[in-house]
Amino acid sequence: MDMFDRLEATIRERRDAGDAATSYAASLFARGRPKIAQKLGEEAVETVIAAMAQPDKIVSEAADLMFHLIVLLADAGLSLDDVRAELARRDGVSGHEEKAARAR
Ligand SMILES: N=c1c2ncn([C@@H]3O[C@H](COP(=O)(O)OP(=O)(O)OP(=O)(O)O)[C@@H](O)[C@H]3O)c2ncn1[C@@H]1O[C@H](COP(=O)(O)O)[C@@H](O)[C@H]1O
Repeated sequence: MDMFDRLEATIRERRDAGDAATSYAASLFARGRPKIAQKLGEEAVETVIAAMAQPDKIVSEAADLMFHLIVLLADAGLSLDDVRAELARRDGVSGHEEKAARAR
């Protein structure tokens, strides 16, 4: 199990049986999808700001972003495997090609 899978397992445990008083992930689930989505957006913006102005913070902001993305997926009943499957479906298809096919 890699780090992402272990983190996802922990997040799902917090979703199903976590205590919002002691777990940040459980507190996000308790506050609901709008709050989770808001936090994900904030972390995305913080990652962009780091990319533009503080490159030494990109990794730490990216980790915050990934954490909140996995929380959002778990809240929606989805998983990293769903994202892996979508990326596998796209594997080898150029982004330019895929976009052109949409217009046909
Ligand atoms: N990877 C993370 C992780 N990354 C970021 N964060 C938290 O995300 C929050 C983001 O910080 P902010 O300042 O933006 O948020 P905030 O001001 O506290 O919240 P708001 O008042 O804005 O809602 C911080 O509290 C971070 O500690 C994380 N919290 C938990 N994990 C992992 O999740 C596991 C379970 O955590 P708990 O649910 O807290 O037990 C941990 O063992 C870690 O492995």
